[in-house]
Amino acid sequence: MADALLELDGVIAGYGETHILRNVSLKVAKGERLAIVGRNGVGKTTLLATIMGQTRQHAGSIRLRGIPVDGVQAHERARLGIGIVPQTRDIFPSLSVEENLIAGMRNGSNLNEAYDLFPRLKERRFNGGRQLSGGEQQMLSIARALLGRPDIILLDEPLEGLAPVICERLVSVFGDLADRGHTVVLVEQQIGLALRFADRVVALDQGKIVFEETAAKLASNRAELDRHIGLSAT
Ligand SMILES: Nc1ncnc2c1ncn2[C@@H]1O[C@H](COP(=O)(O)OP(=O)(O)OP(=O)(O)O)[C@@H](O)[C@H]1O
Repeated sequence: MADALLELDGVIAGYGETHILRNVSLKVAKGERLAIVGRNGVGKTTLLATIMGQTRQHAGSIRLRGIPVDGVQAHERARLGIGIVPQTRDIFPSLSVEENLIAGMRNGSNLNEAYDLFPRLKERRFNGGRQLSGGEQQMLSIARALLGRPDIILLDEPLEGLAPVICERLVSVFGDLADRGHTVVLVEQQIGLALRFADRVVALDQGKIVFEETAAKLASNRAELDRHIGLSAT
């Protein structure tokens, strides 16, 4: 891959002295749609958190546009162009939709970018964060991250617990984001949704990358992915 936007090389990382990621090497190209799959507890969240600078990195290197970011604090990585939508949905429940969005604005972004992407948020702009449905909260969390104008956006199981119709809508938004030049890394347990979105799928097991393949090849052979990670190919 000639023009990797993000590159991990031999990364060992975890919490305190504990090693969760074990020698992870991964390249993500500019504009790529990458899905990360794997069973519960294999280290998917830890991988995203490590890219964001939120874990302890014991070894290896992480480069953004070829420049090492090891040791760079999370808020500085955000400024450099890495955005994350954590599994916990990063919104302020006591603030309105619009106030949440304003808190995420940076680099000349404006509210209409969020409202164009999610018209539902415009309809609900004066509602408090805690009054939103799960799907609306997820839209708000994603929109907030996008208003930080990230080059690469890390999405941690954003579809978890959402109605199928909302999942489909969000998957289509993720595709639109990639079409507009964002690099999108999606952690997703539902293989069917991951394959619909991704160019490439990476499977983790026990903190290691155990499998890597293009989505086009996997679509005709999902059983192979299943064998590696033991997830049902739904
Ligand atoms: N803050 C933390 N401190 C210590 N250990 C942690 C912390 N967060 C996660 N772990 C441990 O790291 C391992 C990997 O967890 P992680 O959340 O990265 O997995 P995951 O693949 O994202 O799982 P899930 O699909 O359930 O979210 C687990 O053993 C977990 O207990």
